[in-house]
Amino acid sequence: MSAVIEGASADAELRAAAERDAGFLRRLARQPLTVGSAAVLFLVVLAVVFAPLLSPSGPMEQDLLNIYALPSADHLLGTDQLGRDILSRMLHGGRVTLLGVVQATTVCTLIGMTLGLLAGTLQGGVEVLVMRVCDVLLAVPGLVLLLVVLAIFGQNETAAMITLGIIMSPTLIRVVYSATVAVREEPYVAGARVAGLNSRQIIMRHILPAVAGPALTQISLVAALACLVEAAIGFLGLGVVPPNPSWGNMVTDAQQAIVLAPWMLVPSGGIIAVVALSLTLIGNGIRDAYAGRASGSVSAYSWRALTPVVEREDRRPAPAEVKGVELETDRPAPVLSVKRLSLDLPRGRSHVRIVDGVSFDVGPGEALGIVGESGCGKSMTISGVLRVVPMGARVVAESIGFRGVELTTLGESEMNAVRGTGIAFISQEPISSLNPAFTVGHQLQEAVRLHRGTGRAESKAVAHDLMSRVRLPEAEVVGRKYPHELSGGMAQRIAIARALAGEPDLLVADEPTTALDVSVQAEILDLLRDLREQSGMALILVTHDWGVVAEACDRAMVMYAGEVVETAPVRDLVSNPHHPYTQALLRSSSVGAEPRQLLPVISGSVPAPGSWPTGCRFAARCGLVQDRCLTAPVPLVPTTGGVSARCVLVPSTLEAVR
Ligand SMILES: Nc1ncnc2c1ncn2[C@@H]1O[C@H](COP(=O)(O)OP(=O)(O)OP(=O)(O)O)[C@@H](O)[C@H]1O
Repeated sequence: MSAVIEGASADAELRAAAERDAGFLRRLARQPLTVGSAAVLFLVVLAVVFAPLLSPSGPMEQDLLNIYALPSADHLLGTDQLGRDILSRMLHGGRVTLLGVVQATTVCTLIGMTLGLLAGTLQGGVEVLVMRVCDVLLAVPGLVLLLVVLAIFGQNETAAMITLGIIMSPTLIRVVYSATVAVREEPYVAGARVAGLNSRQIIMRHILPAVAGPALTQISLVAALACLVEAAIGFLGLGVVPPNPSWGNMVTDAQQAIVLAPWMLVPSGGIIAVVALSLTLIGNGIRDAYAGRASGSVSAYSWRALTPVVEREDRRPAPAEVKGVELETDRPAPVLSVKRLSLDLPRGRSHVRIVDGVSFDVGPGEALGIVGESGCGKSMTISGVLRVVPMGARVVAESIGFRGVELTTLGESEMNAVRGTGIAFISQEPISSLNPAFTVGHQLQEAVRLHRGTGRAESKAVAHDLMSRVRLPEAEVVGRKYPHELSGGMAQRIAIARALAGEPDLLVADEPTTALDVSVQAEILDLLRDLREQSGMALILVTHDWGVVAEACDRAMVMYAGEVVETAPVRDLVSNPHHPYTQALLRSSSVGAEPRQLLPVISGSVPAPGSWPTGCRFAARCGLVQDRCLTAPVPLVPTTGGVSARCVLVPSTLEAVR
């Protein structure tokens, strides 16, 4: 029986692997530079392999009456100092150079892949031994070793290239080892082990596909380097003995005739450059395709390419909205005012909507809670505002106003200035947001220096002050600690202190207490409330937890399937929720529940982006659903006292849709 289960899962795994590979090859094929480089390399290899057929004359055939000739119909690339045809010598010489490249690359690949995988998977003594061997090999001066080998083996190119392969293997071992270590800790690898796969199967199905990308990239760079080193050996006169040609000794010939016939350097130097460059570009292409990028063009690496498409939407409101989607009226000018923010993520060749026309305001010193089940788009709403979104995302908004500045019109550098100083962010995982390589004091001081332009001593004083503001005693001692030495609560305090370094007007906290135990959670909420009262900073708190909303927020916005379904002052929302989803969420939360009371769950699940229904998105899970809920989108309509809801059962909505 287990065999059947394993067979089925192995089939699925093979299919998934095949799809993964197909995706990788498709992305590779969509990179013009990589395809072009591969084509050039293929043609060079083909020409070199068929050198005896393609050469116009023998590589050592001399014509002393026609020396140093420029390119002509008889000699397409001219002749050298003995009147030998340069093209013929290049084709034959390429056999030596490319054979050397293959030898060095093969040796390096065999050693690098085998030892890297063994060290990464077997761990223990093998891991230590392999890493120490790497250290030793890296310490050996490669050029000296090559010269010794050439001296011992009488200018034997094969021995030299095998040695080169060994010298270059530690880098590949380390690349493969690091990729293996990263993947061996993944839960799915543990799952495969539990499912009964042996080490060989785990390596073949899970680890090898994960390390293939970085390894192939490194291997192509090794090949490029091998080409250059082989040429250098030939140039130094330590490789193939003249008059036999190699690309390296052809460069020597050209260098000796540099005054009489400068042209000679072009074909011999050019072919080496073309082959090395092609191999490097192929390596870059593999790296890009492996990372999921389709284009190998330079823009794929630039910071601009990470900038999402941000569009300002000009639209006339739909008739139902004319009756009022404006959420609040009699409040002071908001710090942040978001109008009809939508966010689309790429899926295949198109985009899928994740956040759909979300509008909200946050006033000075106000705390807004964004609540909803997992996958409703809470975090993506924040990502859209901050413009820190996955690659290829598209943000569309009628307006995102922050302190009177329209963020949709800002360029990336201006937006950088807003992030951190105007709007600060803290995440659920404070430790992972801190760099493990630096002390927390250093990181805090760096943030102070960056945002306030202060000198070393002043930054330190400000950092200590910030630590005392977030109630971290003994700033000097804590500042010397590394992130992993802190408890979750301390790390979150450091993250908050770092966020405060830019003296922001708005702090956005995405599930800031989820990873903390209950007493620390209460302390952090207490701290956030105090900081808000002291500085007048506004707060947006993304959370699943009504307890957190009740404790720390003035108003709450409930999201469902990418849209806002209700927004209201927290007290009103908790005591008198209008939307059936808010009611169900509150019923299923422990806020206000009796001890030992069994909490009801909301049956069903949130519809996935891309399959939202036309009418009310909560209809399929709503106990009060009616026919009219299903036919058309339901607008978000204000009732009274700053409450807005998106449900046909709310009287004002009923009026609006009538
Ligand atoms: N990087 C991503 N690539 C593709 N889809 C994503 C990505 N991040 C989020 N999504 C999808 O976007 C939708 C909204 O996600 P989001 O993280 O905003 O939800 P959330 O309400 O904050 O949930 P949670 O509380 O679990 O974080 C989900 O369906 C999620 O699967």
